[in-house]
Formats: sequence, structure tokens, C-alpha cells
Amino acid sequence: MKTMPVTPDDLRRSVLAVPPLARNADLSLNKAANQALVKHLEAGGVSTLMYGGNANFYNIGAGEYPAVLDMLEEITGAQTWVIPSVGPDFGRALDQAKILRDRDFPTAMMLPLQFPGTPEGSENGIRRFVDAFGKPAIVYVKNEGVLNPENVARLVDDGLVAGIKYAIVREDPRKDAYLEELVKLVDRSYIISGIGERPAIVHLRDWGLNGFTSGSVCVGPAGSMALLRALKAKDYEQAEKIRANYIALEDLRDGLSPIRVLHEAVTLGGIGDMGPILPMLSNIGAEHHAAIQKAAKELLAYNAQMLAGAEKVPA
Ligand SMILES: N[C@@H](CC=O)C(=O)O
Repeated sequence: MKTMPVTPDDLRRSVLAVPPLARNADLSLNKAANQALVKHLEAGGVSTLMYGGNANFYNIGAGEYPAVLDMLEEITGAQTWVIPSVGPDFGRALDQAKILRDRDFPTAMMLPLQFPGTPEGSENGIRRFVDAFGKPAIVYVKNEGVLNPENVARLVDDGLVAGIKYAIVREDPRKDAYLEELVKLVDRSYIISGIGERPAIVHLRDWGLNGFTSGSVCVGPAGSMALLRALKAKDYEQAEKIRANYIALEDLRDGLSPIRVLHEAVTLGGIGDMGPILPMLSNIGAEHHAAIQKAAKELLAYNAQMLAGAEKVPA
């Protein structure tokens, strides 16, 4: 597992996969299924795994946290970078900092707390977490009003930030007043697009962001990595062609529930049985399974083609 400090190059080397977390019927960790998903991602060329929203870290207690970290350390390859999340509440983040500070993870992502919180309180919370952890954190900007661009910029200026996951969803990602302000205050090499394949082209081409996160990469890792390579090569025609293969699954995710559809897509695609989602979430209803399975199988077929080298993409 990568243990060296994070550089901007690390943020763009791989798509940052945001995987679900597999559990058994009794909600204990399913190590074999989690390992199967990690192997699928690594076989597709992915080397960065960010365990956050899709793994429902929002609901993991500090009591289970050491076992989760042990498992992630065990199931990932020597070249793979694992980013665990902490929070979203301040007390849990501090408990998790005490657990993380004796381990080799080079950073952790602070989940955003929507309520109750203020931008100044969230900035202060991240400062105190980084102080307790002893390493810079990844800041997750998911909704307006949690952290303002000035709060994020102060954290960056004080050396407390390894990266920023920018994930405020816009109807048209080319029009984004928050991001416009953020890129004035913070070097773009810190900022990664945090909403999957759909806005990734605009975020990297038009806003100059330094990489992207994805959930659907867990089904089609080779295509997402090809998309990243096409974007780095500024081959936007190729990037559009590749992204088209993700839209069916992304439409289902955005229409129903991004986390719950992804969780089931990994199971129904046959990559690994993700089992029950930890409360306070719940698995998506069986009435959606056929559509999710179809989209997952189509993306897996595309992934197999990409692995076989059927499509020429920039190296
Ligand atoms: N939310 C996005 C990116 C990950 O955070 C997704 O799941 O695709």
C-alpha cells in the first residue's frame, strides 16, 4: 500500500475509485468480496481507492474502524493507495484520528457534515482533525454552505490539505460560481472532480481540475482509466466516446440513488457480493434489479473489450 506523502501527481495518476463495502448478512465485513472488488479494480489499472460515501463510511463507528482499516491494508496491492474517510461528525473524526495516526495511510478524507454545522466550524474541525492525525487531509466539498471557498483556501494555505474532492452537482457544470471562486483562491492541482464520469470532461478540460473520482469505475475500471488517459492527452473526442459507455449506469444511479445502485451493480454484475448496506442506508428494491443488472453487464462487457485492447486509447 502506498504510504508516501501525497503529491498532485498522485491525484492524477489513477482515477480515484470510490468503492462500496461488502458485508455479510450479520453486517460483519466480507473480506473475500471486498478483495474480489479490489482485484477487479487493480486488474483494470486503478491504483487509488477512496473509501467514503459509496462504502457508507458515514455510518461506520470508531469501534469498527480499526477492523475496517486492517482489512483494507490486507486486501490491497503494494502499489495501491488507499484513502479512508473520517467523520462526518467532529467527535468521531477525532476518535478516528487517534486510530489513524499510528498507521501508514498518507491521508484521510474528512466527510462533510451537513447538519448541524457552519463553515467556520467545519474549517476548525478539519484543522483539529489534521492536528490530531499528523498528516494533511482530503477536503470534501459536496454542498454549498458547509465550507466556503475562503475556508478551503485558508486550510490549503496553512498546509493542511492533500487534495480537494469537488462534488457540487450542477445542471450545467460549465456554470459554477463556487468553483469559479475556488480556482481563484486555490491552485487547481489540489482539486479533483468528485462526481464520476458525467462531469469529468468539463471539469478537467474547462476548469483544469487535476483528476476525477468515480463509483462506476468499480464496474468498468479499464474504461474509466482510458477516459482519464484521453483527458490527460486532451483527446476529447475519444473521451466522449468512452464516457458514453457509462451513461446508462450513471443515469440509473442519478435517477434512483447513486450509492445504492452502485452497491447492487457490483453484486448483480457478478464482481463480488456486496451484501447488505449498513444502516442508515438500505439496499435498493428488487424491482430495480433487472435494469441495474443490464447496465452493469453492458459496462462489464465494455470493460472486457477494453482489457482485450479492442479500442485504441492514448497510452
Ligand atoms: N460520487 C461519485 C464519485 C465518488 O465519490 C460516484 O459515486 O460516482
